[in-house]
Amino acid sequence: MAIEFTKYHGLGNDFILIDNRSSSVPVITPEQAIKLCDRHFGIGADGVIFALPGENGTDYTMRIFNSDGSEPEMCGNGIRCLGVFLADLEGESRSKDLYRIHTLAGVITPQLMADGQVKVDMGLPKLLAAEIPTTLSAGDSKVINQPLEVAGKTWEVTCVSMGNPHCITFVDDVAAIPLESIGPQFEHHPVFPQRTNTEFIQVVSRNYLKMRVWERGAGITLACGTGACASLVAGVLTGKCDRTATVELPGGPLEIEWSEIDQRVYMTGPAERVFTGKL
Ligand SMILES: N[C@H](CCC[C@H](N)C(=O)O)C(=O)O
Repeated sequence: MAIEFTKYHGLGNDFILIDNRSSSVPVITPEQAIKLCDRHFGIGADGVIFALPGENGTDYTMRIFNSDGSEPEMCGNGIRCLGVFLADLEGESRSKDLYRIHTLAGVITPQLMADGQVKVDMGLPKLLAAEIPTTLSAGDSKVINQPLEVAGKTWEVTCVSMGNPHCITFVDDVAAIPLESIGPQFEHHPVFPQRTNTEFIQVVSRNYLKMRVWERGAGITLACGTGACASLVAGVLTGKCDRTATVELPGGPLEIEWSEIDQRVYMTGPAERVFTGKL
């Protein structure tokens, strides 16, 4: 049975999207996802995202496999792509511009804006050691400015969860970071029992951050939406930036706000369709 897919990307963080709203379409296995994400022997992507029927009153459910086959709790660029994918699938019968999506990180709501951008309520960041899968500091102390030994150097890291774990460190020059070699050492460090995404942030101004990322289960990507959100929160917690900032990723900019009113994080950015194909 041929399975249709559509390729989307959010600032170059690219995904294979599959319409699993009907139970007659099988959800592919993690092993199949690894093959499909391969950039030489498959379609090529950072992950596979499934549009499934909603749960507990949500419109839809999102599941995602990273390109290594692991299943993360959430994906920021990916849920913007899912919002556009759903609007494309609904076509003429589309009746809304905001979707309530059930995810392993809770209910996340992408909203399609008039200018073509997608604004997402990414929910509340988790800041306490008890909420972030790390052994960096016991108890409920916030995981801020903790020393972490990686590659023979002591880094000062701040950990934030957006449903998925992020380890953030601030550096003078992100371009100088040897991401290929130290990324995996952060990802697989024993203090992160569920591994971690790792973001390196250069503070250009209090409203402009430059970011590079080594993603859990995907490696170097051109953008990471949950990582940009977690990094802004880490910047505010450590006094390095304001609560609204542009986060510049290799793939382009995201606008991130950590609301003073409801403490939720809002992310605004693009999502582009590339092509549709058949497996
Ligand atoms: N690799 C991430 C999932 C994808 C997150 C990233 N692509 C984003 O845009 O948030 C993880 O394992 O938590």
